[in-house]
Amino acid sequence: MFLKLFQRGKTGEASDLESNEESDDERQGSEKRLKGSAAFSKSHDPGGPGSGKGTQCANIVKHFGYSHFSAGDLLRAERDSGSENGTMIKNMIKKGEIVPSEVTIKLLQRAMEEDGNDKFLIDGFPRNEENRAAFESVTEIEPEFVLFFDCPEEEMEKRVLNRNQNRDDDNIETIRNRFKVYMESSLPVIEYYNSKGKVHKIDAAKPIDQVFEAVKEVFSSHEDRMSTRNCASISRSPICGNETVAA
Ligand SMILES: Nc1ncnc2c1ncn2[C@@H]1O[C@H](COP(=O)(O)OP(=O)(O)OP(=O)(O)O)[C@@H](O)[C@H]1O
Ligand SMILES: Nc1ccn([C@H]2C[C@H](O)[C@@H](COP(=O)(O)O)O2)c(=O)n1
Repeated sequence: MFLKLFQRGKTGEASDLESNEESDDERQGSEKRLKGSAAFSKSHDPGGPGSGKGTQCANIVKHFGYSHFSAGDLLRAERDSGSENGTMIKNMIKKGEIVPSEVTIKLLQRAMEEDGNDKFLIDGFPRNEENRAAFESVTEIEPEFVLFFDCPEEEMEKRVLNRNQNRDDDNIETIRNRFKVYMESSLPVIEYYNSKGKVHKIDAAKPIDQVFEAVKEVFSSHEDRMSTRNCASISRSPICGNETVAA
């Protein structure tokens, strides 16, 4: 999938999830980050499943030309491929538990490497602190920003139960456990990114087109910033707007 723009993330204090704009100065650093993306979209307490991440990622792909990497989709494909991890992945998904990071990260890395696009979204990852720390350590990549899909649990439950995609985790027992896992393990990751000023909260309870309007605003503003930054990088780097740009 991705990759890499060099830049520093904001290291300010956590405030609340609604005020996280970086200043230009804070973005002029040297730490490696993703180029232009990352939808680790998540939802409100005790949100997550069914908040509409996949639906909005499809819109972002079409509208902004990003590549979309869904950790859940990659795991389901690996489960169905007959690989040696297939049974373990099947059991974890069925229970609503989180698959060990090394498995998921390998799948993401492979998908990223096979894809030539330098603008990408990661959907449904990281799901816990282990996912986040391992990914950043292995890839030396941080997301540029994070979408937090805020949606009441009853709405997400209704959406998942009506999803009709024949998923074996779209049942009430697994969904309830996924909400629990989200609260215990995934929400702290959102809080971590929020403390770095990277989180944009989206009201995901609204109709799909209205949610996309809000998503579009976030992406449009980042696209503008990225193009300014990439132009600024031309004089310093022979590679601009592609894989690696040294700021
Ligand atoms: N804003 C919305 N309003 C109503 N229904 C929606 C909305 N967004 C998505 N849906 C529907 O809800 C269901 C779940 O959406 P989607 O698969 O995008 O969620 P998700 O967050 O990716 O879920 P998961 O994490 O379980 O994969 C789908 O049937 C989708 O069509
Ligand atoms: N980082 C991840 C992402 C997903 N999984 C597993 C566990 C989830 O319940 C399932 C479905 O994911 P979704 O389609 O909702 O993103 O896949 C995981 O273990 N680790």
